[in-house]
Amino acid sequence: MKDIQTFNMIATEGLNLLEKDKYTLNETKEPEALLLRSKKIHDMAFNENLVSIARAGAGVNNIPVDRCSEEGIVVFNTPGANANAVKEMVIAGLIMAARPIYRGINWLKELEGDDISEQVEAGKKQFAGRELAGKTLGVIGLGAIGSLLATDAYHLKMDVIGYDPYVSVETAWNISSRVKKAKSLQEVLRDADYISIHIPVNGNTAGYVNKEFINMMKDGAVLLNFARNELIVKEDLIEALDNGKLSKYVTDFAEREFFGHDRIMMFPHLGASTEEAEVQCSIMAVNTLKYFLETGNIINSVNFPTIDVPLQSAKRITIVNRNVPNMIGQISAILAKHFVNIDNILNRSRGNFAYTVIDIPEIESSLLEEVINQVQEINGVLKTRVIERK
Ligand SMILES: NC(=O)c1ccc[n+]([C@@H]2O[C@H](COP(=O)([O-])OP(=O)(O)OC[C@H]3O[C@@H](n4cnc5c(N)ncnc54)[C@H](O)[C@@H]3O)[C@@H](O)[C@H]2O)c1
Ligand SMILES: O=C(O)[C@H](O)COP(=O)(O)O
Repeated sequence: MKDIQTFNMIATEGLNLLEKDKYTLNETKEPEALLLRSKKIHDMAFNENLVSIARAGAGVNNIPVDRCSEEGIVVFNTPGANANAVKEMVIAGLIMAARPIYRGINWLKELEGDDISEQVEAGKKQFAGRELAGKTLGVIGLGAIGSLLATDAYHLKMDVIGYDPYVSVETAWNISSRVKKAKSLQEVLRDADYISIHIPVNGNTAGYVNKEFINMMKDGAVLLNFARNELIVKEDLIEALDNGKLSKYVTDFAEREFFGHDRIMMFPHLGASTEEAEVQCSIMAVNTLKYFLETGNIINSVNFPTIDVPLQSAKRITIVNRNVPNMIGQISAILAKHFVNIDNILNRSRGNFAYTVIDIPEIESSLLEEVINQVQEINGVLKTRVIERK
């Protein structure tokens, strides 16, 4: 039995994929995997048994990914599974920034008397807006969300310019050829009436939207942030809204300092909160976890390389190790010393870390234990597992 500890609301459609004779949920203090959404776990100590963490969603800034790598824990996310939901919210944000619908609705609620239609017709002039068609949208980050947004905004008759120096070939193919590709940040900021940011927050991007960034934006532009609040230098943003450099800030991330600011529209982190996205994220996260726990194969990891090899031998040894010379030599020497035949061996690295999969025939359990103990003693080996073919 493998125990998985869950946090946040994970849709049952995914959880139901965990067979009751193989998995338990939240039953031990030493789970093999964590399954979560936005729960912050930076301060959590991880038990020795923990081999993986799956984020049912995109952003992994709530997980101490570097520490996980050091402890040999593979972290997964669910690329693209909630992208459409976020894209739809951004379009709502664009429309709400252009048309004062929300103010109009609130005004309407206050009206008294029976002559509502007369009052509406007399008062509606204060809520006239502008159209999105013909305006320029700049999209920063053309990944799962940004690429969908860029293409749909084009169909809203906006001129769209995108910026992503690291765009993957896969997403690049999905972006309409009508979306102009900017060569620099300055190029995307200079002419856009609306800027929407869709990049992950990490050591390189925290504080990405600062005074310098804002100064490159067109006067009176609108900034939309459905990515993360840590991307923004709040003081610089508030100053730009106060002095009219920016006309509005629309965000999915509430901040105490933003309350009461009439140029800021905040949503309570609802981007991924649709039935469809929650189900898709849950199913993808559970399937990814199961695949890893049952075969040792890694897909959709944010800290370890992809490895996807069919498990055809009786046993598989998986090794999380540092990416240093002679690791394979040392591991195979231990197997050779014990006359254990290797059916298949694969090692892939990603940055400072690597993952090794070794398929072997059936051997006595005492011999296997001896081999594993010796492999674990190699300097740089962080975690080992033995998986049996079912
Ligand atoms: N509001 C929500 O509920 C919600 C939901 C999903 C994702 N998000 C946030 O949105 C982010 C993006 O999600 P996604 O699914 O599109 O991720 P993604 O990984 O598919 O796309 C991110 C893109 O950003 C690009 N990028 C990275 N650094 C960049 C930089 N400095 N300049 C320009 N481009 C850069 C990458 O090349 C990639 O194409 C997530 O990391 C998460 O923080 C929020
Ligand atoms: O990064 C994400 O996927 C989003 O921020 C969604 O977060 P949630 O799963 O807590 O709604």
